[in-house]
Amino acid sequence: MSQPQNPNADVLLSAQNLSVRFGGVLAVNNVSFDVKRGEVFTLIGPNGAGKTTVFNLISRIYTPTSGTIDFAAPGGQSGMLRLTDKAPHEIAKLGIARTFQNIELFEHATVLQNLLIGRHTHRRTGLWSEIFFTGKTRAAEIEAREKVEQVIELLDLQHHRESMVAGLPYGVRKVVELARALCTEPQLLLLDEPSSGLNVEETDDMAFWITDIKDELGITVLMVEHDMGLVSKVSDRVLAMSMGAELATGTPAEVQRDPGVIEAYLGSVDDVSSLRRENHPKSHTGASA
Ligand SMILES: Nc1ncnc2c1ncn2[C@@H]1O[C@H](COP(=O)(O)OP(=O)(O)OP(=O)(O)O)[C@@H](O)[C@H]1O
Repeated sequence: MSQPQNPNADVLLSAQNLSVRFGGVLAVNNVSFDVKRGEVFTLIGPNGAGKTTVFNLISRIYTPTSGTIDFAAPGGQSGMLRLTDKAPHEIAKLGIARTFQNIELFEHATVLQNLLIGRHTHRRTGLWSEIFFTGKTRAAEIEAREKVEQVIELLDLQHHRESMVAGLPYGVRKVVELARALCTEPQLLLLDEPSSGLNVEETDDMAFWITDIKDELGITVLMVEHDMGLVSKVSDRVLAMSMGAELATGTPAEVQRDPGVIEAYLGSVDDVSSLRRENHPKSHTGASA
């Protein structure tokens, strides 16, 4: 099969005409989007819209019924790799890391141990070199430690370095999961509902971390999120979905103003405008999805 071309060097991931059918349910219906390098791109939509399914297509947990996903080849090579031809275990090595809606960490290991395990996808040393702890292995170990310490500092986890994950508050575990994903030095970070289970203050912190990850580490973020406050704060572009299909793509403000988006969240546009008039007779502000 010929290698897909990348017509636009700004594009890191390109999904084209993706559809997935589970029996009678068309979970994703002909969805196309590009994620540009260095942006935070967010999928929003009501429950069952197909957001997590799109994530699972990129992680290769699911295979699309039709359509393709291409990813910019790592290491400055030209062209794109067809992600939909790759096996799930190859995804992390290509530079894609993810967090989950329900945190997935080793509960009975320390924060540091979890992060070092996260770093494992980067190990390039062979079995014999690891058994005999050769110079190459030692160098890899030092590099892993340095990277992990950098991430601990970035996400302010110093106080929790030696803590068992099981004993940590939920909000901290959520940051540890983020840290573990960063330790793989991804090009693309997939965040599945980063604010779920967090209180208002922790959600504000999460917005801060996501912005730092983008600005300081230059990592591209593709996120699924329900909290429109967080979405508006951190997203460069948003794709709104409903019933598997794309409703609108644009800046957070553009998408929240889109009549199709308002209708999908709240009912008909007329219902929404009369509701707004009743509740805020003097208000002229834009709709919020
Ligand atoms: N493995 C599966 N088998 C059968 N149906 C599935 C499967 N995964 C998802 N679906 C269905 O596909 C549709 C889209 O689900 P999906 O989880 O992607 O939505 P979502 O937008 O992520 O929703 P939520 O915000 O509630 O997480 C739903 O109707 C769901 O029931």
